[in-house]
Amino acid sequence: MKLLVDAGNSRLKWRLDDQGRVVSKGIGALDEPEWLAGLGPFADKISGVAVSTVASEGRRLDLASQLARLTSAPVRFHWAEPQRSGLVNGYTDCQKMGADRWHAMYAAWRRSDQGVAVVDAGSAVTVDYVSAGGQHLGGFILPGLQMMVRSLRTDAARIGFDPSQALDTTPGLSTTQCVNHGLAWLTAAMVGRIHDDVKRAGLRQVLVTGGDADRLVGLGLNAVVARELVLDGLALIDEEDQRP
Ligand SMILES: Nc1ncnc2c1ncn2[C@@H]1O[C@H](COP(=O)(O)OP(=O)(O)O)[C@@H](O)[C@H]1O
Ligand SMILES: CC(C)(COP(=O)(O)O)[C@@H](O)C(=O)NCCC(=O)O
Ligand SMILES: [K+]
Repeated sequence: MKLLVDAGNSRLKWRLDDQGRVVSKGIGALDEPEWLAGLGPFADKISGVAVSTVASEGRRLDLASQLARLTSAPVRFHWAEPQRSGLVNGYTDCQKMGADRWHAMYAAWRRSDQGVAVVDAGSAVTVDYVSAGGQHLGGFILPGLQMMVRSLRTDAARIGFDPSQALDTTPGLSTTQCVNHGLAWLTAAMVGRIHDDVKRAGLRQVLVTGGDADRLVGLGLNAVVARELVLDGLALIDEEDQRP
């Protein structure tokens, strides 16, 4: 049984796979070891752990020690790579790319032989374009929803508002409306830009993942929601690397 871990800046997603079958899964927080409780019953069946993380080095080491308390199985951290099975990273310095982006892109590339856009709406939003030939054409990094809400709350003295998940993009008539509608309006504009890029580059599909995936779809993103895209790519890569 293999434990797959996607440790992002906000949340940790885990999944237990056994020969291609999902045995169990969960979401937790890296700083709160409670997430490990759900794994207790399976601990002695874990034969290996594969991790994709964008957390700081300090938090990565904390994660490594949490995992060492759970299991003595080997823990493998996977990072962005220059290329794999026909997918070519467009970064000149691949080590600088977030592991989650590479793993999501790899899963997308393996499930489609056509050009694809990968959107990860997490703490930050990332957008990456991959051509039909597997060339990573580049991407974008933007602040995510909670990050934008936080910055408005902390960096402006007189913006008092109640954040809501409203998808209303009409002009607001109160501070709360102006903020919430503004964030929806901004996201809808981003969705329009993604559609333009996808058309221009001749990509055939958009895959969206991350905690705010449904919000993007709600704001018009024409995409297939793939909730575990990072874990899917991580699983494929770890499997390939373990093959003799
Ligand atoms: N239950 C939840 N807890 C925290 N964030 C959530 C939750 N549901 C949706 N979200 C949204 O998901 C985003 C974080 O997405 P996630 O994919 O978990 O991020 P990361 O991979 O960076 O940890 C937040 O910006 C938030 O708006
Ligand atoms: C852009 C990210 C912060 C997104 O992470 P997330 O929101 O999923 O936690 C992460 O992929 C990252 O730290 N990237 C490093 C910089 C780069 O990809 O170029
Ligand atoms: K992200």
